[in-house]
Amino acid sequence: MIILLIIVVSALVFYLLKKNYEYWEKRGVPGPKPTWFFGNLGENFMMKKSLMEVYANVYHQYKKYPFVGVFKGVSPALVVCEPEMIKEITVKSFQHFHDNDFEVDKKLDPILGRNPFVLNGQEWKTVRSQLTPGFTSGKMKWIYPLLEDTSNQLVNFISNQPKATNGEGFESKDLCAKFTLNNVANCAFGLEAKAFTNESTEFQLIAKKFFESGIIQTFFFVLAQIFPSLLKLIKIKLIPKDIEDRLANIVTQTLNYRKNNNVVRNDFLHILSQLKKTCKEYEFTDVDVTAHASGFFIDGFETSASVMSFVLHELAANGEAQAKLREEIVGHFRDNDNKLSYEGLQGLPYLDAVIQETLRLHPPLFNLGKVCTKPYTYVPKKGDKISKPVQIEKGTSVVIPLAGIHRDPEFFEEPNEFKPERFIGDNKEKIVKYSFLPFGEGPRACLGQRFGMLQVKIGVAYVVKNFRLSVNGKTKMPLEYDPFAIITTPKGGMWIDFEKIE
Ligand code: HEM
Repeated sequence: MIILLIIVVSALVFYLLKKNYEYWEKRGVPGPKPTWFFGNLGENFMMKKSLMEVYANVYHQYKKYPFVGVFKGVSPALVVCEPEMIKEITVKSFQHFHDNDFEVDKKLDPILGRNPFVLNGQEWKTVRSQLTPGFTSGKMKWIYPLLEDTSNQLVNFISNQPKATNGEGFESKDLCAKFTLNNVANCAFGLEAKAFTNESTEFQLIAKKFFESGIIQTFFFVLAQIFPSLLKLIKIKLIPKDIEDRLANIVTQTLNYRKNNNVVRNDFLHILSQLKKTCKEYEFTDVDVTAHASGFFIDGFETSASVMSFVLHELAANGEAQAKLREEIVGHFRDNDNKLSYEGLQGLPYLDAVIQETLRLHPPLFNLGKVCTKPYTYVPKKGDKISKPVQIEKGTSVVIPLAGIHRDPEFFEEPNEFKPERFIGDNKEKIVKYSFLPFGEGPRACLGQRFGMLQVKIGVAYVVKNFRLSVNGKTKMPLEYDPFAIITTPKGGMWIDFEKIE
């Protein structure tokens, strides 16, 4: 009897899976053959390939099509290939693809659950417009002296680190994370993280714990990619309670201090505390203040550290580009009373190009995940590789494989080479729209782009002015990416030797 039951259940599962995996074929959408249960993500689940590589491979194989059908485990998903289709999804038909494909339970994760990145619908719109004033160019100008101060600390730190200068090498991401930790603590909370000292501050502890809990987060992130429905059932808390309590304490203590001492600081925390009085749409509570101040920390710290660490690595590996950049920066300091102002920093084209080229090669978010929020019909164009209209159903995941598109030789000649000149003058104008989007595009593009670029630019400028960089032998070249990392991470790190320029 039991054997019969097993046979019947297996046959049913077999039948349902087979039907499920015919989903895209029936709709006339091409795509790679899925494997059972894992769909097209088996290699990632087995830790053989990163999600970056998996989707980049799909992209390169099917890039002649506007999009291609894949399966995240058993769930159908679309991988978008054509820049025109990326525009359609992120801008023109934004109302049909409004939300990011990342669900967080707000009750379980009150801090992460309030982050604009995970908010949906009207709630996202309201919060996005509340936070936008914190990122205007006026605000960036106000923040700039704080970043100058941290940049000087960075130079002093490297100069006094025997490891950095004696040939042992200093790991680039570790170094840059100290820099960005100080910046976000100062700009969002008005506090010192003291990341360049041996003092153990609350921020250092939070950053450390955040990375430790990252292992668990990563596991559930991978699980969420392959079995999204399963994760909705299990409900996992992504930020540990201890970290949330510490962040809430910092915010409460800082706000109390400011109130009791009549301190008004024109920073992100001030904007948030004002929202408590002015928000009309809903009750803006202390939890909201903590969540958004912490959001600045969560979103701004690791992404920027990642970009800056890859920039330093690419410069260390490409001596000519490094020398050219140094010439630009040193020349600017020389011509401007040994100063680099906010406006001056915006006027350094080669610095900008070096960072853009690094973002092309190593975007921290290597795939963008969107979800269809309103049914959408794709109507083929003349000469289209898709032959009939395709109905994209509400709830379908949509993946934009940034890393794949950024290394397409059709858009970027010799795509694996580091060539900042692509982002200068006429060359920059020739870049096909929507083939380069490290910060996303459209209404949901990165809110912190200005701040992220600003801190990376100033940090790199100060380092390159003061040190000659070379790749330390501990770096595994060519770089390989960690298959399980949520944001682009090289295996074994990027080790750099610094030689002080007197
Ligand atoms: C230089 C480093 C950074 C890179 C490369 C980066 C990249 C991105 C990308 C690709 C997205 C998704 C866009 C999309 O879905 O279309 C995003 C969203 C976001 N980023 Fe960044 N980011 C960086 C730094 C920052 C910083 C410094 C902050 C804040 C302090 C920040 C805050 C956000 C927020 C709030 C969102 C969600 C926007 C929304 O859904 O409305 N990011 N970022």
